[in-house]
Amino acid sequence: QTTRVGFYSKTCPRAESIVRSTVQTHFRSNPTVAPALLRMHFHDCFVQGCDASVLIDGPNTEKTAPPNLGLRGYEVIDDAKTQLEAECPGVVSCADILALAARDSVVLTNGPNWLVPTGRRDGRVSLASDTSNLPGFTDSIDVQKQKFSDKGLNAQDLVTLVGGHTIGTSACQFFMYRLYNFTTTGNGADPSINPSFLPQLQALCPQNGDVTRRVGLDTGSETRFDASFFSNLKNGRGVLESDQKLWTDASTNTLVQQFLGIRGLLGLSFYVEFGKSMVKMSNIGVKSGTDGEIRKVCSAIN
Ligand code: HEM
Ligand SMILES: [Ca+2]
Ligand SMILES: [Ca+2]
Repeated sequence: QTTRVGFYSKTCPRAESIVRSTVQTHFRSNPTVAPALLRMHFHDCFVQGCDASVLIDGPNTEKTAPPNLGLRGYEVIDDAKTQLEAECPGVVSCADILALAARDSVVLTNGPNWLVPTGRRDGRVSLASDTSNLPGFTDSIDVQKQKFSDKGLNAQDLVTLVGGHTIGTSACQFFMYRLYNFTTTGNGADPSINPSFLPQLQALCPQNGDVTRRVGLDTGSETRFDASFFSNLKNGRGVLESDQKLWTDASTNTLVQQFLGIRGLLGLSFYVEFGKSMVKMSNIGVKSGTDGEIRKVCSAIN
């Protein structure tokens, strides 16, 4: 591991506070930037490592690929970068800005705080074709676990990090198939959906309705970072198929239970574990030393 806490303490002492206040300002006018930035950091780290490759503009870059079309919040990173270039030109990487902004977003939604090791450098490669590393919402738990273990993350990290869905929303298009045409028998819906939750979701995403409408991933608590997401999974109230499978699959069910407040001997605190797993995720494939560069503008390589 080449990153360390306080990497900018001498070269740009106000770096972290500039990022924090920028995220705060945007959050005050639009609280949905918090989940957007958390997700963007995840999508960055899983492709070419945490190197801000997801921010690069141009034809066939990562941001043009289907899994990244819904990413938002680029303007927050650009805003922070502009201020940082004025204060300490050529010092703070876009990859670090994104890692810090993800942490700050969690804090703003009442989640845990943790120290973010910094010192990442920005990548020079961004290819749409590389985004197949990202997990998909229909992936089985085996596939999800494999995609995480390819990045050095275990099953506990998977359950913990997907708990990031405690904040934010999904467009109807990513789960509507579960509501109407999932099976040919019964009511046609995914049998893992709680029967009392089904009409609720159907009302939010009517058949032939607007598939871009957004629905909270953690029903009743989508603006608050808490363990409610896991209780919803227990109650058959997961929105994404991949999320609900964390409960229905025996290999991850125990891990979900450990976050439910049923604090047995092996009970775990979602808050504490989330910070730990985020540090692991944000160290994936980090470039340091003479690898990569410090971008001048986050949307373009130098
Ligand atoms: C198996 C792994 C995962 C899958 C299949 C998955 C899938 C998705 C999908 C389909 C959406 C909705 C996107 C949209 O409507 O545009 C979403 C949203 C989101 N994801 Fe994930 N995700 C996964 C893991 C993660 C992880 C590890 C994090 C962060 C630590 C994360 C954070 C988020 C957040 C915060 C949102 C809400 C975004 C917003 O409100 O704009 N996800 N995810
Ligand atoms: Ca990347
Ligand atoms: Ca929540």
